[in-house]
Amino acid sequence: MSSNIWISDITHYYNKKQTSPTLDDINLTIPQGQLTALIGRSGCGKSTLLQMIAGLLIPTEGAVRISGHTVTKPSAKWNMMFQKPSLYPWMTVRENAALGLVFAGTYKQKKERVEELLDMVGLADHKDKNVQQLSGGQQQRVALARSLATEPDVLLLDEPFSALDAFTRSALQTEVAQICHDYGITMVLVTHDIEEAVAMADNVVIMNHNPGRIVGSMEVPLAYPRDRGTEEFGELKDYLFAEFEKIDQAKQAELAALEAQKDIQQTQQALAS
Ligand SMILES: Nc1ncnc2c1ncn2[C@@H]1O[C@H](COP(=O)(O)OP(=O)(O)OP(=O)(O)O)[C@@H](O)[C@H]1O
Repeated sequence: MSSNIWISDITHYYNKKQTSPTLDDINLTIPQGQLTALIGRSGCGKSTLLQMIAGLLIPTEGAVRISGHTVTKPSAKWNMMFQKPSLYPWMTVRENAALGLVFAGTYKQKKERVEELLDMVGLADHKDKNVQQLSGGQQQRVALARSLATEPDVLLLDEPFSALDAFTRSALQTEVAQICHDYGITMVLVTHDIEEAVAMADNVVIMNHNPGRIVGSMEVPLAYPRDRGTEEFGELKDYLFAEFEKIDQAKQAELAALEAQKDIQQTQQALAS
């Protein structure tokens, strides 16, 4: 079963000394069976929000609900994929891909699924190899197979392709977006990469930093698999880039004005003392 994700009124402080929150009043509905990308500058809180959806972090205020249930802890129903595939180096490809099922105690019943997934992600000839014998892209494919083996409702992707070469990255982007729609898995992708967002997402959410807020969004009404060479693709990418720059410039101006105000106050205090 697939799942809607509701993010309601989330505000988060990592510690009490913070003057402004890491996340401020985040409200977002992530539609089931679609891929939603979160983009924004480094430090705007994208990974923080993803960890909250995964149940790895509880917000100071507000809540995440998946299929109507408030997320309070991690679950096998929502898996996460990171930039580094975090595989066990002493195990084979098959053993690594099976891990989620082994932990769930269902590997015996679902053995075939691991074989099918490894075939699907192009590792049919590598199943008995030690994962250290694989390239970075192949290792990420093992992590993908492992994430899908437990048949999650939700897959959370934290810059999973950023360490890969351009060719492998592009191939995996296309495959994962296809898997999202073929299997009806709700996916949330954190990325810095505007092309990746347009290549993969049904919806792109733009976040701003200091404090982390949602400041824009865009639908990507292109069919899958997406052809990056089309005029429409280029236009959407340019539009998103322009939106991103506009928001960023406004933020820089706001921060500069705050700094100037602080300087004026300090000067006034110095003159008064
Ligand atoms: N465990 C933590 N304790 C304290 N502060 C944290 C912690 N994790 C993240 N932060 C701070 O919260 C802010 C948001 O971090 P987060 O990693 O969510 O941003 P991000 O948008 O994912 O950044 P990047 O794109 O660089 O990965 C940053 O200022 C970061 O330093």
